[in-house]
Order: sequence, then C-alpha cells, then structure tokens
Amino acid sequence: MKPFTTGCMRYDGENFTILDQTLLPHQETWLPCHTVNDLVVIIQRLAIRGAPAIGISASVLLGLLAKQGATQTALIEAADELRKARPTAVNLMNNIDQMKRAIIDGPLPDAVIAEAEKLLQEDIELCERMSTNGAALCQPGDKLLTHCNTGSLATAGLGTALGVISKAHQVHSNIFVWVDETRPLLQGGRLTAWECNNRHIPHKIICDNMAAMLMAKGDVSRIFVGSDRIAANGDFANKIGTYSLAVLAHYHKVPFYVVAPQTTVDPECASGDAIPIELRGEHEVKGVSGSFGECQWAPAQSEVFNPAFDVTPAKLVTGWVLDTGVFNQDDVKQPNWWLG
Ligand SMILES: CSC[C@H]1O[C@H](OP(=O)(O)O)[C@H](O)[C@@H]1O
Repeated sequence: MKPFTTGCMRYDGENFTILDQTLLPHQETWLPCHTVNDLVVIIQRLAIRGAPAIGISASVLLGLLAKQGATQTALIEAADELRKARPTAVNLMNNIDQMKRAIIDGPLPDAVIAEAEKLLQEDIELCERMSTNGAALCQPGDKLLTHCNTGSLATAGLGTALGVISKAHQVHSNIFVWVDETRPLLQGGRLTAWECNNRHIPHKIICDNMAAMLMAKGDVSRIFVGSDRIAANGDFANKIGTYSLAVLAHYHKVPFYVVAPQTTVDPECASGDAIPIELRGEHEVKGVSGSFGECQWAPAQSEVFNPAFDVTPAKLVTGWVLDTGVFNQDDVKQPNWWLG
C-alpha cells in the first residue's frame, strides 16, 4: 500500500496512525493502529469519527492486514468485526462490503490493497465535487451556519458540509460561519473551530441554543450540515441537534442543506424510520473529559439519555448536496435520485 496522509490518518509505508480527535484542539497525538481491536476501540471512543473517515480507516486496515499475509478467512472475520464498530454511519458498512468483495474475489493481497486505495482516492474526489456543488449555492458575504464536524477530520478529503464552506471561502468574498459547538462532545466547538482556524475561515463558536436567536435576527444566510446515513426518500440521520436546527430553519425560512457523498445514501433504508440510532454512554452528557480536563458536573445518581444522532425528515430539507449534483424535494421523490 502506497504511503498517504489525510487530515485524520496516515500511513508511512510501515505504520498506520490515526489522529486522536478526543484530544483536539489542544493536543495532536497520533495513535498507532495495528489490529482490528486497536481500530474498533479508536472508532468507538471517537478518536476517529465521521462517516467517511471511519469507513476509510477500516478499509485501510484491511488492506494492511492483507499486505501482512492474512488469510481470506482471517480477513473476512476482521471485516465483520470492523463492520459492527458503530451502527449509524452507513459508509462503514458500504466500505466493508466493497472490501469483502475484493477479499472473496482476490487475488490476495493485491486486490484488497487496490480496493482500499481506490476507496481512499474516491472519497478525496467526492469531497471536491460536493464542495464545488455546494459552494455554487453561496453568495459573497454569506453568514453560514454548520453543526458538528464535517471537514478533513471526518473524511479523507476537504470534507462534506465544511468542504462546501471551505470552497465557498475560496471562491466568494467575505464568507463567515457560525459554528455550533455541538453538545455533548463538542465536535463543532473543538474540531470545526480548529479546522476553520487552520483554513483561515472567519467564524464564531456558538452554543447550540443560540442558533434560533441568530436566525430570528436574520444573521444566518444558509445552513450546511453533514450526514451519517441518507434514506432513499431523502430523510437523513446526522449528529444530534440537526433536527432541531432544521425545524428552526424551516420556521425562519433559512435555506437548509445536507451535504454528503452518494456513498452515504442507503437504498435499503426506505425512510428515516429505518435508520439505527447509536446510543452512547451517560458520562458524555454528565461532564467533559479530554485534553481540556475531566469534570463530571451532573449528579451521579441522575440517569441520562444520549442518542448520538437524530433524523431530519426530507420535508425540512431545502437541498441535498451530493457529488452527483444538488437535488430538491421533487428530485428525491424519484427512484435512485442520488445517482444524478
Ligand atoms: C462527514 S460525516 C460527519 C458526521 O459524523 C458526525 O458524527 P460523529 O462525530 O459521531 O462521527 C456528525 O454526524 C457529522 O455530520
């Protein structure tokens, strides 16, 4: 496998390492990833997160295991184990299923390594295309708003929604973005803010509960969010808090766009009702832990509900920005709309 570097993972020809996103923005630590168990733990504690990024990381590890001489049986077992690491982001399952076809069809190891390299390069190209498609929707002086993190920490390329915002910043003057901090794990306030600073994109971090007031004041031109799984009818799952943002946008007539590669569409999901929603640990809601310290502020005896995602119905979406084009509510009523 050829050496590569992305915003969140790298392979130098010897070692596969992954940037520990739980420690950003104050600490940049690259974690060694040698085994399936290494990667499952890294994915489940969100050291790597973001639908395309977790799919690519699993594909790369399978390519490296094949390079090291793993048998077809061992590779299939590894693929099945990785496929279960998180339940909502369909890119993980799609990537693993493509890798399994290469493992079965062979020849080993070349076909498996080639498939992993193809998926990596494909995601880079998909990011470029959807970012360009989305930036064309923006105007000079736009005040954009985004939720969670959807940049190079969540993909192998420029990003999805943050890719659009980055491209808009490159092609239009005076682009500004409100960055939802995104409770409970602060992917926006920690990771998107870090990426905006790296990309010199003017921005301000807001608490999630401040978006409504900004829309009421007319201070939000349009909203771009990512997705972990898009159903065939256009409903989509994304980080918790996306649905409430969509309801607010609908009420305040702010254009609301979901940005994703076509690999995030799940034809097997007829509607958002069929998308599995990951429930996570109570410690994430009751306090914080990371490079910024450890504090559990909530009463220990209190119980918690911590869904990692929610589902936004298609009727609240202005447009679906994919690498294959920008689709409206009439488009998503057609079969296979996502293919363009
Ligand atoms: C470009 S996919 C990013 C997507 O993934 C995030 O969830 P998590 O941080 O739990 O992996 C969030 O839903 C983003 O929109």
